[in-house]
Amino acid sequence: MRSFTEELRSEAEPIFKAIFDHPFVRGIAEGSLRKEQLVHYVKQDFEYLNAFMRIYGIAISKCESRETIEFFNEQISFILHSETHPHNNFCQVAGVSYEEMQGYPLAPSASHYTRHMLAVAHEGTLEDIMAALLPCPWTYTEIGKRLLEEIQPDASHPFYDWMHFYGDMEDGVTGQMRRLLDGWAESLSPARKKRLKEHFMASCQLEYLFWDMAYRLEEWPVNMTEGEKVG
Ligand SMILES: Cc1ncc(C[n+]2csc(CCO)c2C)c(N)n1
Repeated sequence: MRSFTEELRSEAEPIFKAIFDHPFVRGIAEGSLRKEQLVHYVKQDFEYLNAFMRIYGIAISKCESRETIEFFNEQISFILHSETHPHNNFCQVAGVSYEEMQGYPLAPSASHYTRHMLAVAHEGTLEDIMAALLPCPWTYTEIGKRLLEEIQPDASHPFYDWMHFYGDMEDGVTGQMRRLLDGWAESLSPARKKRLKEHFMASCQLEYLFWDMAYRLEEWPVNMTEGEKVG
């Protein structure tokens, strides 16, 4: 029988495909992204990852075993100390310093995505949270793997480090999250599983929108002076 997360992945196939074909992801493959697009992505992703760590913190507050606390704790360290590498890759190509990219307000789609995960985290249980977080590592590790297979980049490719960072993760965080979620899902009712699926699909759609936001340099519709900005 198919596991719960295999079922999720299969239903999300059209969204994964749209992400692989998105012009920002194709721009990583072709090394053709413009400086402003890389800058917008890093500014937004820096704040996205801050929100992600806070959500892991909320998840820790709902854990009943030390193993799951340890997992979330390791993932916070991973974001703090390792997930800076792909950002640095984008900054180097854009010719900007990473420090300058930090502290910006979230654009509409990034705001939507982080608030979706935060709402699920505050209102839901550990399994709700895991369903909403899983598309994040799952889409990135698949993008990385596909790009490595397709491009077989050498070290002169501008996004060599980015592709290897996500493409070499193998089973890693995605596998660990899937095993936890599949274990918990075994004792859930069909109605609860349906709810988890909704969280998962919303996050997949929002992954697509995040790439689109970066590609189109999405901003709030009315330009405001510093201090009045939302996000
Ligand atoms: C919009 C967006 N989605 C996914 C990732 C990738 N990512 C973020 S956290 C994490 C795992 C940490 O446990 C991974 C793989 C990103 N950087 N930005």
